[in-house]
Amino acid sequence: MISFSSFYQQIADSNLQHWLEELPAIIGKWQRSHKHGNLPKWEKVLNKLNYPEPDQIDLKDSVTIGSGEQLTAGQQEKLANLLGLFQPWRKGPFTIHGIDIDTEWRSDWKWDRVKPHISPLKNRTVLDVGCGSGYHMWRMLGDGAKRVVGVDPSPLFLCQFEAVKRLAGKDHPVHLLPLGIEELPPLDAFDTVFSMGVLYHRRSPIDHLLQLRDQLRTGGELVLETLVIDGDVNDVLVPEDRYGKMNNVWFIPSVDALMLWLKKCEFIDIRCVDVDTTSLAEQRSTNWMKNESLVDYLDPNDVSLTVEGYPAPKRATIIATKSQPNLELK
Ligand SMILES: Nc1ncnc2c1ncn2[C@@H]1O[C@H](C[S@+](CC[C@H]([NH3+])C(=O)[O-])CC(=O)[O-])[C@@H](O)[C@H]1O
Repeated sequence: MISFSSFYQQIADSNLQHWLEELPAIIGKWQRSHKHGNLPKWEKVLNKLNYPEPDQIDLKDSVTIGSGEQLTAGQQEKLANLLGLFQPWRKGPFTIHGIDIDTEWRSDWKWDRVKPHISPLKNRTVLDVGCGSGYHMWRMLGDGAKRVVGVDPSPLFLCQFEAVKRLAGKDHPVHLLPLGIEELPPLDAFDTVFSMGVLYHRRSPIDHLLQLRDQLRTGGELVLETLVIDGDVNDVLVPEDRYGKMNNVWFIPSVDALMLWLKKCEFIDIRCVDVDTTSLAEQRSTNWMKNESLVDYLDPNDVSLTVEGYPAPKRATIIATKSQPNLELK
């Protein structure tokens, strides 16, 4: 069974220690629930990942674990087969002992767009909300973060993260908890909070922004990346049914509307640093994710539209600062 005790120990004498009042009970409940059909199977695969401590690790420019020299071709093939059992691999890419996990998303391209604009992560305590497989968390660690905590309710992404973590060897200060953001108490503790690709999945986007704010210390930085539409401060798309075949998309605001929402939530220094239309090269099917991908979500006759006729995915990155301690908003 995946254990979270090392995380509890590591935060016991940190500014996250107050989380321990409720976290073990919430995680315990998650562990006892029987909803995660494939989890026991994936945990068996995790237990087979006993490989040598990697001879080198790069987290600065990529997520590369091991030079590839430590395993024979046969061992590499066996490891690739084990890692293949965690498909679909959506967020990456990872190179592990010479095996290239070519994921659906070039998450490194998103990192390249976001990173130049954020406060340096050196020695910061970071929360990545909706972290997926944890790709960006490794890059945050590579940029010097003191500790990186991710939350994501998907058991598959937890297992992908755990697989990479086991293969990375020593107990790196990076942790994924199988929780939704709404299950976190107001911790008022993180120096930087990332919410990338999550806001449009939330039914109540303002509450999402308040939950993110509640996790930051005063003066801490929010990095918000989400789908946007063109338009003015009053424009918000609420898809009637699906958006790009996704059935869990609720609100896609314009950049100006999003910045107004942040202002209403008492963030300051709010700035949009990047707007980017997702390319077919950034999100596509691969050998590690064989299902449909972006090309199947767009109108074959006009790739500026989704199959439902909405504007094709365009994403903005907005940075903002928490101005004051957690307060009840009027
Ligand atoms: N309530 C919730 N709380 C936290 N996470 C959630 C919740 N609901 C869904 N998620 C998780 O949010 C992630 C959204 S993907 C972004 C991944 C990464 N951040 C990226 O920017 O590439 C979207 C995309 O494909 O861009 C998924 O991993 C969900 O399980």
